Amino acid sequence: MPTILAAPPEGSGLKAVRGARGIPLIGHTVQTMRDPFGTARKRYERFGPVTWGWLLGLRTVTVQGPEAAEAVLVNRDKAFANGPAWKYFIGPFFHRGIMLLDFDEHLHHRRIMQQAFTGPRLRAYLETMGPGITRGIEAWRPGADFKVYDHMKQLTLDLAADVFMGVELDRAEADRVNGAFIDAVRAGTAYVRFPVPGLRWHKGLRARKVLEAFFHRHLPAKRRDGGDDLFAALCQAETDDGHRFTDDDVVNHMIFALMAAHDTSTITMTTMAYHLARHPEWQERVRAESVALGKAVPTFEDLGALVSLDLVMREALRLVPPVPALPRRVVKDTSILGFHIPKGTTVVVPLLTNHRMPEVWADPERFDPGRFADDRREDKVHKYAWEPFGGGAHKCIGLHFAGLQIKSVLHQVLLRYRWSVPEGYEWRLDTTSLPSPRDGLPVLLESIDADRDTP
Ligand code: HEM
Repeated sequence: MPTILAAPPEGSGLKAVRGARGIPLIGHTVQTMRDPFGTARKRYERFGPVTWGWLLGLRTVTVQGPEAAEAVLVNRDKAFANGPAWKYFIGPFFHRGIMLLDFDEHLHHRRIMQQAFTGPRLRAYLETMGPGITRGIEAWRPGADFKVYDHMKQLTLDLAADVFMGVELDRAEADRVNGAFIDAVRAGTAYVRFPVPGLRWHKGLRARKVLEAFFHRHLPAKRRDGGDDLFAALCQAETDDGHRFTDDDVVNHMIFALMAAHDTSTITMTTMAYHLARHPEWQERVRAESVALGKAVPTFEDLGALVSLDLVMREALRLVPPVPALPRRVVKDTSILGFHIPKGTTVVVPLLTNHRMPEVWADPERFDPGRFADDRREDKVHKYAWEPFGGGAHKCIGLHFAGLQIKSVLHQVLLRYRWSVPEGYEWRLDTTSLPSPRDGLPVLLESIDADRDTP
């Protein structure tokens, strides 16, 4: 039975948002998590771009399509707040991360944080990263059943230790910090949203404590000694009018930035590896560009020459945007595409399903990096058609860093290894948290040097 979210104010000319309520509080949570694509499609076909339903205990309006996404993300009349919306999912674990701040306070922190992502800083991060990538992938053991996701996750954490923290971690500490990040992120979509030992929420709270203690322990040395890493950059960042972060700010932003950088890049590189395994012609094409570059470790300028790799990265970010949905809380009555949205509602921009809308993309399920090539540019149909990094005031601050890291890693991997999956293999994505392959993406990894050594 369709129901309306709320009657629009009389004489406003606004329309009521329709939707299927489902079971109160639960609604279509389970269907949305298990089959986000099918569920979104049905809703769109039945109710159009702006619909409501219960999701994870909240009355939630889902906005599908680029026009609605733009209205929410650009947020012209400041009706949509990040803090209260994200807090519901990750607040206890990513307390006062910049993404959870709003309006003037957010802008103030963002201005300081921007100092850690300037051109010279990005070049320095890339330079630090090169040898770390070489070390990391040199240690990979070719063979069958090589789990790409697990290895990429390990690699991004190890790189984060160099580039973000600038501290040497022994294996045990690296594993402890890695484990804490995983627990903190997974806690966000727990069904049981209070601490029960052994369940996700409880593990997330414990993880937060581990991370806080870790960063506070290293902070005094970082303030004192500086360095080329993100941690040092946040300690030193200062706006023209002299504003700096407090110790607590630095710790909160480090925990958030590490989380924001770690899983997102892992998912993107894994998605690229998956499609390159299923499409060997693309794997050979991107490898040929890397070989043509003639350098094991690319510089900032070199990465611009990896044109096909860039197309593959964009397509991977379309098919599996690592942040699958962006929630907002409505802080004053407003409207989206002429629909009345009352204060207190949660609004969700579903990047994952928006990126597969047949109204926007030709044959959306198909891996087709050429759709981003200059002669096609399907994404140009609307500024918010391709939105893996979000938009508006909270648009990903690390997007350039992410591109540099992802391409540098893939470049080195392509030069050293070839990988494949059995004919007909299709991964199953776990969409109950950030999307990830249920089986870790097992591939046959072969060393390219071994090919050359074979007479
Ligand atoms: C492929 C990689 C990445 C993807 C897809 C991604 C995606 C996103 C998205 C969608 C948002 C917006 C959230 C919202 O509007 O509610 C965001 C925000 C953010 N991202 Fe990324 N991200 C990536 C990598 C990174 C990296 C490498 C860093 C850090 C070095 C980073 C740091 C941040 C921060 C600090 C924010 C919050 C910005 C703000 O609220 O002002 N991200 N990211």
